[in-house]
Amino acid sequence: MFELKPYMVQYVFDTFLVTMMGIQRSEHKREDDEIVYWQEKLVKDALYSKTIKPWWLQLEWILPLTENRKQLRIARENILDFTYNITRKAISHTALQDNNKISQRPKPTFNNYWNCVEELRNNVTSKSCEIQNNITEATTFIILMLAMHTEVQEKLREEISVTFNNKKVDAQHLLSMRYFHMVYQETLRLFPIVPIISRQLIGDIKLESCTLPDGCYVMIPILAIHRNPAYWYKPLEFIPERFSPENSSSRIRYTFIPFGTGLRDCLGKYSII
Ligand code: HEM
Repeated sequence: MFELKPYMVQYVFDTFLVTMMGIQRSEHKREDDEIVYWQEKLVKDALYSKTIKPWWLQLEWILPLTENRKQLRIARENILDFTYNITRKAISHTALQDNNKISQRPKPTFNNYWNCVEELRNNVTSKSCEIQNNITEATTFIILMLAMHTEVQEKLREEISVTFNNKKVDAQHLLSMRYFHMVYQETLRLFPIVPIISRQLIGDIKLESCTLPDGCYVMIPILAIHRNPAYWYKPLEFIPERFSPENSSSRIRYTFIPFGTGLRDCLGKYSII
């Protein structure tokens, strides 16, 4: 069996380095491979820690004694050091290109992150790993869908050649790719990368059959909503056309929520491509 994911992990990491940090992968090859390994470790732990681990491994005083926790600490330190180093490098690259005009420029966003790095230590490393993991999963599912639906692949290939026609890839052209957006949304409908989100109530909610009390947790089953036949025609089939503008206008609100919804929805939802 051919494993696609390891290739996608590397690809997304490369893209992350170039687009967020302005660093080419070749500059860091060996170090990069190690970081990808540590990132995977952190993501797996974040996903499985609260749900699958036996209760005694969830006790705060036992955790630091376990081998896994030691490994996670090393993972966090390594990822943070790596980010810190390439951030410094990215900033000095820009400064050099700017011929000492650095004081006239607005501060790079990463300067802020860099200054309060201690405070953000745990959050930043695990968040950045989760984000890269989400993009890797989404990209992997898109490639899988394209491999299984060659007619869709052909249409997308056509759109790519018409859009770019050997021109430079930029945000403006990417945003104009309507069919790609349909493929992308249909993939996230069938395979929402975050299949369940939750909210804690800050007041009672009266439903027809019962009242949900203040303080309780409500699970929102994104995967089940996305595949519910009450809202979706042939829900298990891959049909990108259901996301065309004309077919989207009649869609019921909140039946497609791959990025969550409300005040705490995904911050990156507009930045994915
Ligand atoms: C296909 C890729 C992605 C998917 C499917 C995804 C999905 C999600 C979901 C479902 C949530 C929870 C929302 C909720 O509870 O309502 C979330 C939160 C978040 N996402 Fe994403 N995400 C993706 C990529 C990204 C990217 C690229 C970024 C940053 C550039 C990002 C940053 C965040 C942040 C910061 C939060 C937490 C927001 C908060 O708690 O207020 N995500 N994401």
